[in-house]
Amino acid sequence: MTALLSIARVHKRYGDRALFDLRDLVLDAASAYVLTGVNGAGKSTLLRVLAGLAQADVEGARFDGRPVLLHPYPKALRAAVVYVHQHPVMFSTSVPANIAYGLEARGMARPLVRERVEEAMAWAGVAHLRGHDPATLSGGERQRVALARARVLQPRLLLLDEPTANLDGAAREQVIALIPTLIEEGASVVMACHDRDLINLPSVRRLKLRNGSLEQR
Ligand SMILES: Nc1ncnc2c1ncn2[C@@H]1O[C@H](COP(=O)(O)OP(=O)(O)OP(=O)(O)O)[C@@H](O)[C@H]1O
Repeated sequence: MTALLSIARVHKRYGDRALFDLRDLVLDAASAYVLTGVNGAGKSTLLRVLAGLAQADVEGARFDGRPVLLHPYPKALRAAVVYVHQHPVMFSTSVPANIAYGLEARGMARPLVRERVEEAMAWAGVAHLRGHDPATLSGGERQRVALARARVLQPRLLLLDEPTANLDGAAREQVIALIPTLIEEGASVVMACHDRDLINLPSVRRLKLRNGSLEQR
């Protein structure tokens, strides 16, 4: 296995409270992980540190074999790492515009953006929502639009923060059904979650935050 992201040490504290101090965190290329741990263990914080959205003391980080800093967060990581929030925020434009946003920000040509967005909406099963006001989407619809918005960016590392939290029934199953295709497409995926069905997906490895340390299985 080739390491996509490796960190010799990542230490996070809030004020004088140490949240975690992790050694030898290695995320392999094209591999999927669930990140578990009790409420407050620091799962979201760790994902946010990896995404450059929160600061921590980081020693010896390498991405694709090259040394990197996580603060300031480098362009190469910004292009390669996508974080999906537990409660994704939607711009009040339209569903396709939300999915297109990151591609347009990267300067992709309009026809190609349109093509990618159509394909992503079909993948996520949200094409029928194209005319809906994003503010009116249900939790499950919103999560699927957020996954489509992340997937069009073709991330090397996708960080999903409790993608099925607060979902049940069909909405939860529809989100779970999308995850294996993301993994098969070759991205590395880390999902913070408590959801047994995600934890038990085939070929998903386990990372557990416990008492400020990481157990890898
Ligand atoms: N900005 C912040 N300032 C101070 N403390 C924070 C901040 N963000 C998170 N925390 C604290 O850090 C701890 C870890 O929070 P985090 O959200 O990372 O945990 P989690 O494992 O994702 O929990 P959950 O399973 O409930 O989502 C919690 O005690 C939380 O209150």
